[in-house]
Amino acid sequence: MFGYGNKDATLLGYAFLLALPIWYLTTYLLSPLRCYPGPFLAGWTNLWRMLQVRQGKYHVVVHELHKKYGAVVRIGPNVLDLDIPELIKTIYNIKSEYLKTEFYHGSSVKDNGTIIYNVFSECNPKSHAQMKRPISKYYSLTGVLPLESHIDDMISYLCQRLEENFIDPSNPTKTCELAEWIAYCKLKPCTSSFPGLIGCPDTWDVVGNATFSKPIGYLEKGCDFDETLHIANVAMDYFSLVGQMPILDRLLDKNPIHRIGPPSFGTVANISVQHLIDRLQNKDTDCHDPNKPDFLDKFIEAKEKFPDVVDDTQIISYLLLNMVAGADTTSATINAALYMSLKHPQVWERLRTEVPAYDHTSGSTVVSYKSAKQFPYLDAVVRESMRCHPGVAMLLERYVPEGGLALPDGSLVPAGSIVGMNPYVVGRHTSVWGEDAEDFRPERWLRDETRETEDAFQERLLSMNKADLSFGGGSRSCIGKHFGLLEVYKVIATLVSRYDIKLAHPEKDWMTHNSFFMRQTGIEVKLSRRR
Ligand code: HEM
Repeated sequence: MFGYGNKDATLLGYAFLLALPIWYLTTYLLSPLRCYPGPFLAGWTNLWRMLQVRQGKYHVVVHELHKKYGAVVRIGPNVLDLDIPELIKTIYNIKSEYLKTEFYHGSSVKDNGTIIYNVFSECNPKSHAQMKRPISKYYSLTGVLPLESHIDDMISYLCQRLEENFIDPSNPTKTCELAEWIAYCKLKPCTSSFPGLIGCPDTWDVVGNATFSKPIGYLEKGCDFDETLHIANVAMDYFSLVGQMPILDRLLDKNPIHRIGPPSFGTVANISVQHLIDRLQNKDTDCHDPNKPDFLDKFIEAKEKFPDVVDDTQIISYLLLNMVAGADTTSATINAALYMSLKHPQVWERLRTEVPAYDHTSGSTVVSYKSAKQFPYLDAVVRESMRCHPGVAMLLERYVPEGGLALPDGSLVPAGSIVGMNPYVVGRHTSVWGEDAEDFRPERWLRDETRETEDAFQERLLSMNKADLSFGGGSRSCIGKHFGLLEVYKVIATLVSRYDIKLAHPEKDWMTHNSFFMRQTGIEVKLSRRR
């Protein structure tokens, strides 16, 4: 009897092994996306995409593929990467017709067997709108401006720490790894017990201060003291990787029997839970001033106004998202703007001419947002940096709805296929940005008064704005755009006004790693006070 059983199992095994390639071959041959060009392996399996993401250079690879194959590249059996700016308003529209894919589910957490989606990961448009409505107004420009003093406290402290460490007499010639202090960085754990990594003291502390009226403490400690940044990075690596094959997330993180891994955003979640408990029990009066409201105050207000939608779990989800989505994207932007300007000395010089030197009698260390926004060249530098080095540089994937998607070449991508664009790739589209699209040239955002009429400039600006995906688009565009930019403009204006900054090794390039959010390291500079 056992003999027959073994034989049956063996036969079944052979049948499976035979069926698998037949199934693969049939799906490959019958796929309606077969007519689109792309790497051979990508047509067969999403493992190709995973491999590229793992290397951290996914955006560069895909950009090269577009140069080779044109506007449409098949990067997965059911996935097309498009470089067609005129389709942005179709795919990323406010009617939510093109739904987010399961790629985004990887950023959800599982609690007591239930998967809890957040504003970023929820794909159902109705649930998403319901979740977002109670907090939308707190992220508008008028909603975030009252948070400016929270940001000021941290930028002021950043300046103090930079001066103590790199400018004051005991350390006049010390090299500063700028990315380590300001933007995405290689902040080491205090114990140095593991190499590498991780996070960005300024932007994490800024977002912490604006969210709970308390920085997490990275600027003060100068290291990843609780390893939160390291874990958050591993979690981001995981998210970007398994998102290419979402079934893996079901097996690893959301496994119904036993969670296998990886480290989740648990420590960031714990920080959020603790702050909520302290606030509700009035235990954070040492740092929280009711006259200086923060995001947590607003979320508690949202709970009172929308009790059907917002409970304590939802508040934790809002808090967590602020930390996870708000810190690294902002640091990547600040980093890119500073590095690209320093790499192009004429750009740095023009910024210095525009932003006056810090006035010691002004009484304020930090440039106000109102003043920073009045510097047109600074604005051009920020926009150009986001075009060339967007904080998010991966495919913003969406499902094609009923009726399909008509492409400019006359073909129809069928419903159910995955399509999308990558801000890094679209940001280099020559028909919008010109033949010098690969160059960093902030002047493209300004009117060329010798050769361009105001009307012609406005037309060009409109076309650039329409093709700008650096904050996504439509109903799923970035909720934190105003908050992020508030910090970006203020940090850059303040640093330019206070310091002379030079690259320590102008010939050396920075290093970047794409994990959905862009990470940069290797921006070593010499700092001195600006005279
Ligand atoms: C300069 C800084 C930032 C950049 C470059 C950036 C970029 C982006 C991009 C490209 C998306 C769209 C992603 C997609 O469609 O797949 C997005 C969405 C999002 N961002 Fe940001 N972001 C920044 C700052 C922030 C901040 C400060 C917060 C929170 C405080 C935030 C929270 C979010 C959330 C919640 C979403 C999902 C929105 C939705 O699906 O409805 N972001 N961001």
